Amino acid sequence: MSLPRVFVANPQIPKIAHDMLQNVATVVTTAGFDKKSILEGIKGADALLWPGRIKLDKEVLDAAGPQLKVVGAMSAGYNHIDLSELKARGIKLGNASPALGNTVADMAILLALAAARRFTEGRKHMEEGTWSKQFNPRWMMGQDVADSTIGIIGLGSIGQAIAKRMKAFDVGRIIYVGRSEKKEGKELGAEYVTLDTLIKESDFIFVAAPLDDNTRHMCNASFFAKMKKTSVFVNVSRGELVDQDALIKALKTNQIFAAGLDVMTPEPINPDNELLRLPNAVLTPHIASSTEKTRIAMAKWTAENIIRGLKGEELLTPVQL
Ligand SMILES: O=C(O)[C@H](O)CO
Repeated sequence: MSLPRVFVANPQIPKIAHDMLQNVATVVTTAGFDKKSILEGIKGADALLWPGRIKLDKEVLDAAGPQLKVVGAMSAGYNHIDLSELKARGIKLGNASPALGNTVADMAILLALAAARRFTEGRKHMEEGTWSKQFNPRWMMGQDVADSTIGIIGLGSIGQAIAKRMKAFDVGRIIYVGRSEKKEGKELGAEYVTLDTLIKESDFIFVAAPLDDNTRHMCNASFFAKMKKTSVFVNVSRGELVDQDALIKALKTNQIFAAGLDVMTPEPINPDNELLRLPNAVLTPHIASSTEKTRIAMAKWTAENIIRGLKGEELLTPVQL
């Protein structure tokens, strides 16, 4: 019997995934990042190793063929994948969020602290020579984390890792929203609240929920209007959860204190985008999971999902379709 075929949709996936998959399958890696290479290479695949950000839609699934059984998304998010098409075709999907939770949470904390302590603005003062010689105790005052209320939108692997880290900062309270109350929330001492309560009572809001039709633009003008003027907004999920024009307005008018964003719209952001000029925004180019260790862990996790899927076993982290 011939081995199943696994198609890897990015030539830069860590070798470990290749090594693991080669024990059970013939592994074919795309010749290039472009759609043409993918559509050509994917034919006859039983499984796909699918990294973030490349669209997996009907056209791609049709090119693969009806034998396709499982998709291993090498990412936490899966908004680039057409879930209803997978469901209709009986294809399983697994993601890799536990493999990157800690690393993304580290970035979320970095963004929260940097935004709270005015990193962008401070750097600008140094570059422009506007750092005054005279000591003014009120200059560049930021926001404290100790005793603050931390609001987390989405208490999955990333949200939980954020809560764990925040506890070490002696915060006052951790509250969260999500599809339902979670036992992990109780274990972390976090309180399940309504979205309205979270928006109004949090000093720091972390967005760590998946992007779907329910969460798209959930952080909009009315969301920012309800936040405290002293609050910091952090997004490490997807830019589309935020109405970015409304966020820019809230930052410009000091309706909220600051924002720390690893994700935005579009990506890559246009260098002329106003977001890049705001003194109270700290931005990173969607690199929250980008460390060597984590990329390797993500590749291993994804390969394991695929191996299980090919054997007809339950995936490590199945995505409900
Ligand atoms: O979905 C993912 O893997 C995230 O974008 C990592 O930051």
